[in-house]
Amino acid sequence: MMGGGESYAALEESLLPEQAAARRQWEKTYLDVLGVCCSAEVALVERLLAPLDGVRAVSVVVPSRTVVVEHDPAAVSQSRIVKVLNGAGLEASVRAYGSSGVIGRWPSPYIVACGVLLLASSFRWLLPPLQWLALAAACAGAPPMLLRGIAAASRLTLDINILMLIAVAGAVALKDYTEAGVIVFLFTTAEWLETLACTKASAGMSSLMSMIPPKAVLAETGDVVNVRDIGVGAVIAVRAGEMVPVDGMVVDGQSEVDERSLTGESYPVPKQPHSEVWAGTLNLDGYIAVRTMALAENSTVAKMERLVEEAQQSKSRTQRLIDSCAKYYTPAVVVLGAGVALLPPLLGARDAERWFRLALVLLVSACPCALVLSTPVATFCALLTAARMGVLVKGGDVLESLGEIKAVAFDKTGTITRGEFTVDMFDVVGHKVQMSHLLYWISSIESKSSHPMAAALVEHARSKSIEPKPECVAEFRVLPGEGIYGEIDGMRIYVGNKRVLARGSSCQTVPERMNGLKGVSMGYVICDGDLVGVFSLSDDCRTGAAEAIRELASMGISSVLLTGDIAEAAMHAQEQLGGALLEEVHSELFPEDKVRLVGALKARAGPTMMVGDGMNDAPALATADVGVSMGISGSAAAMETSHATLMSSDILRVPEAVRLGRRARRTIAVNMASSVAAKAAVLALAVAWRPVLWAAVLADVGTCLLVVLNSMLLLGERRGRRGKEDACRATARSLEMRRSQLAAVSSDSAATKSVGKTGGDASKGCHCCHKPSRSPEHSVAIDVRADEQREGPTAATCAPAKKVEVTGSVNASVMPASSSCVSAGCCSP
Ligand SMILES: Nc1ncnc2c1ncn2[C@@H]1O[C@H](COP(=O)(O)OP(=O)(O)OP(=O)(O)O)[C@@H](O)[C@H]1O
Ligand SMILES: [Mg+2]
Ligand SMILES: [Zn+2]
Repeated sequence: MMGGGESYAALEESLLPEQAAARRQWEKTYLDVLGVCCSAEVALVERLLAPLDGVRAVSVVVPSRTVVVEHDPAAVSQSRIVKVLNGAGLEASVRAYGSSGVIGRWPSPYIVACGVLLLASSFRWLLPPLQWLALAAACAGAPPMLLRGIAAASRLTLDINILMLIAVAGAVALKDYTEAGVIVFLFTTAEWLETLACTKASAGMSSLMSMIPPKAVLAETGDVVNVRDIGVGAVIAVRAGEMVPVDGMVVDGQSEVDERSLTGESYPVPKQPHSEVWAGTLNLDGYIAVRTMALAENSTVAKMERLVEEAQQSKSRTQRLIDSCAKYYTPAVVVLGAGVALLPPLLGARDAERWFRLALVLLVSACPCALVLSTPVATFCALLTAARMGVLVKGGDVLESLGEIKAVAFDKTGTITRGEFTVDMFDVVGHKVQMSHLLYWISSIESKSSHPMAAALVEHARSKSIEPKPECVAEFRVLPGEGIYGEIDGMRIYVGNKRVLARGSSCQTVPERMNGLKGVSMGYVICDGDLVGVFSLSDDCRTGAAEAIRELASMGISSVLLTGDIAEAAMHAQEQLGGALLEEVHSELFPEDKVRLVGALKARAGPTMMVGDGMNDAPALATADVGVSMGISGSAAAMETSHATLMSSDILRVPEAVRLGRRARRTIAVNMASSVAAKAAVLALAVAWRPVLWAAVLADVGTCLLVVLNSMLLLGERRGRRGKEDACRATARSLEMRRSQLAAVSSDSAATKSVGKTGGDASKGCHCCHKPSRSPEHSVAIDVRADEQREGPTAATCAPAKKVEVTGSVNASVMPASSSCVSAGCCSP
């Protein structure tokens, strides 16, 4: 194993200019270091490696016993690093590319020898000299402890190995050889078991990372090249059964791709020309040619890896507290131990041996191992579980906050709704421009916008055989909460909601035919001060949105809706949600209004989560205690500022993530309580009855093991009362899949763009029950407030404040039956 294979994470080279100038080739090497157990060893590893020339950064991931070293292989090789670590008895080895991490499945020869000798010594009642075998057992098992202990001591760190060695020496001094042997055996065996337990966790970690193939095939020449050498815009070939090596867009071919590595959902996603594909996803069938859109190191999966890695290293509040205590705690107890051993005999106490034993018990119990492990292992396992279900949580702090959430603010477009708009109406106003011109202008300008509406408008123009020309747009600006502005062919054009009407045009009368439209988002096009076009767009709620809100409510978490869209569109979404209770609905918000409302929610309800996808959500995401962005489909700004990211579009992950956060908090609390309780019990026993050294060791290593195992429960399947619902959700999800497949096919053939509406028919396949999703006595108070505080020109365009009461039964009748069942998830499988 040692030196075998290459380090796999050399993906990421230095990007900092000063280092680039130094002309060093930084590489990351992942090492399995079995000897890492406590935070004491973290300091040891850092002190060992940091002084080496050519080592830039060292990070230690305790739970998976991984050390990540960023180094210059020319100055310091992998084998040198391994040698340095092994010199201190840390049992290090380089992890090979794609290996599952820790491999120490069998107990080391030291443990075996120790155990066998100890067993043999237990026959000393037959043959008294056999008792010396117990001493031999202690000696046989001790070398790894000794090496580590010496390495720690020589660097003036006090670690568990030293404490244990003191205990062993003490037992030998008391001529209690069996006790010495038992201590060594218990300690080494527990360490081995812990390592075994950690194997599962680290296997999960490496399956998350290093999914990207190191080589790719150029489509034109068939050359095999290193993914690191592929530039943006190259076309690469991906055959069936291969991983996509770089993020890109399909230019040729058709296939289905499994995106589980990114989204946590394993079902095939159809891809055809113009679809985006992501590195690390699996091409299931069919050949596709992909034009790369990012360098390998900037691909989404590489960013994800970096985040997961950083998340493991970032410490949570609880952990920082424990670490800062542990620093004083251990030395303090050593002083105390010395005091207990020496003072009473000096003061004339008779039972010196008892006091000495008591001091040893105190020393062993002083090891904060279990307490120190209680948070990071649980955090690590929870982060891993989150990542597996498609939620990228940026650190243990966020995880802890997730468990505290009391209120959730949802953005509408792209979060509660799909963000896949259908153009219901598109009309020219007046005689200033022709339809084809208008479409050309709008699609060209909109192709520069990342707003979900933009995609629909561009698609609409394409369906009328008009190709957008973004290169002809001279100036482009996003008007937050309003729309966009662009200059094309010398024309100054605004596209957006009625606020741009106030801004860009002198005439503010809306054409007659616009007034009849309900529940849709209205758009206006202003060209050089004149209203030249109107359009309306509609969007449907995501599958699972209603269930997510209902589930949050069942957990005592209230949900509110914040949208930049108009009140009618917000109402439409509320109606589609059926029985799911939204406590408040705020519409026509500017980005800063969202920030204000999230702040108000925090003050009123407590810890608040904000879920959003758009650029306009970014400030609010940052303000919330936990900002959750809608992963790949959302904007980059939202992803950057958020604390967590949903890699799939499955909104049900929100309550799941909160549940996971709560479980993690509970696990940490149990871990901490049990580790403190075990020590307290042993000490109480020692003081009240008799200081039993091996019991103290057992309590120490036992709780360590218990803490690890308890934390690993977080890796398991989500528990709860959801078996049946899960099956139903799977049906709903596959229906949604079918539906988006249909949408993709029909938009491809440039057929009518009303798929969003008729596509709902696909959900007729759901054999739903007809039970009402909510009892009628509940009622929803919707506070439709067009922002009261606003002043200035836009105020005139805002709708007056009104309060609407919508009862559950009314909602049920408004809902089209099929979609209500799918979104409510009430059907039986
Ligand atoms: N690119 C665009 N093209 C046309 N209209 C736009 C565009 N961007 C924004 N708008 C208009 O401005 C309004 C507000 O946009 P904003 O991004 O603040 O909110 P939103 O994304 O629609 O809603 P939500 O806040 O629920 O996500 C939109 O509802 C839309 O009418
Ligand atoms: Mg949005
Ligand atoms: Zn310990």
